[in-house]
Amino acid sequence: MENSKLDIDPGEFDWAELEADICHWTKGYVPFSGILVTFGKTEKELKDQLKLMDVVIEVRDARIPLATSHPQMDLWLGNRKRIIVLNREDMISASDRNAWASYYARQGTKVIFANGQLGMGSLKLTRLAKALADGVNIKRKSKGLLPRPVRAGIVGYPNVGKSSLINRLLKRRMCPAAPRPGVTRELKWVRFGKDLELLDSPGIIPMRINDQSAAIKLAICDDIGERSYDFSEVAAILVQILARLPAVGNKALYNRYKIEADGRAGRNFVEKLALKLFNGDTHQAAFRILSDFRKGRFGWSALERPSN
Ligand SMILES: Nc1nc2c(ncn2[C@@H]2O[C@H](COP(=O)(O)OP(=O)(O)OP(=O)(O)O)[C@@H](O)[C@H]2O)c(=O)[nH]1
Repeated sequence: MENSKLDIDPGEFDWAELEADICHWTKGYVPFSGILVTFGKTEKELKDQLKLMDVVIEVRDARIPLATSHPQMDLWLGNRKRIIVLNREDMISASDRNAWASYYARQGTKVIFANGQLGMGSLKLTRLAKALADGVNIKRKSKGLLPRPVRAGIVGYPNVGKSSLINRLLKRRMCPAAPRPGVTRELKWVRFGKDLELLDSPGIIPMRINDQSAAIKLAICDDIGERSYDFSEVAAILVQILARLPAVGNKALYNRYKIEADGRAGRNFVEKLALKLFNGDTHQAAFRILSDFRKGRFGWSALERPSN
């Protein structure tokens, strides 16, 4: 199961309905206020960084491409060219990948799947950035302006793999890649190919303040700091999501923990696991479930699919 790329075809599974349920489960649930305020402060910083870029490489977590996107990003981008990178492609199934690839193809959006740890996708990304950069200089020429190195920059939510991708693109260790969110901070410009410059410090997209469903998914995927949320609450919702996912379901939960899940009582499930394995400590039980998901113990699966 651990290394499962065996796709159970989700068939007619209604992802929009699951999303509506996640919104319902998380309604009125405010476990993240501290971290939201902290991330909110970076909006001005992000806008200032975007002003420097011609080509914006927006990194998202392939398991949650919607929760790791910001509704105002289009507005902040203005006329800049954008490439979307769905990073952590190793953590989703082939059918998740196909679903997202065709969704973005239908929209005419340029998207690249990448693995920041192994460097997969970075060659393709470099080529695409160069192609878009050429476009920028063709436009400058038509306006009677001289060509100049085109500036590219990487932006994304905390911990989605921005630094890892920068390191891969520059083929050296330029800035720290760490498993903890919020590590990257300084600003540097680095030559990146003949006519390109890459901003070495990624822009951090501020979190969506009011979207609890997105916040829960970020916590599940370890994209926000562990100290900022209640493990038991987040793991309870994860259990409910996993029980519903076509590629996981009650059976995989039962096989792993020998506890029945009914798809609605996540909290109950966490408590049962706590009694069974951790002397009633729900925090430890919750941590076990979250880390099992993050390590692919239920098989690799996205938590979001496009609804059309
Ligand atoms: N499995 C997997 N892990 C990845 C991938 N890309 C990055 N990681 C890991 O994810 C963690 C975060 O990566 P970073 O590159 O530091 O992320 P970041 O977006 O720069 O993080 P901040 O500096 O906190 O904003 C590290 O432990 C990386 O090794 C990937 O494609 N697959």
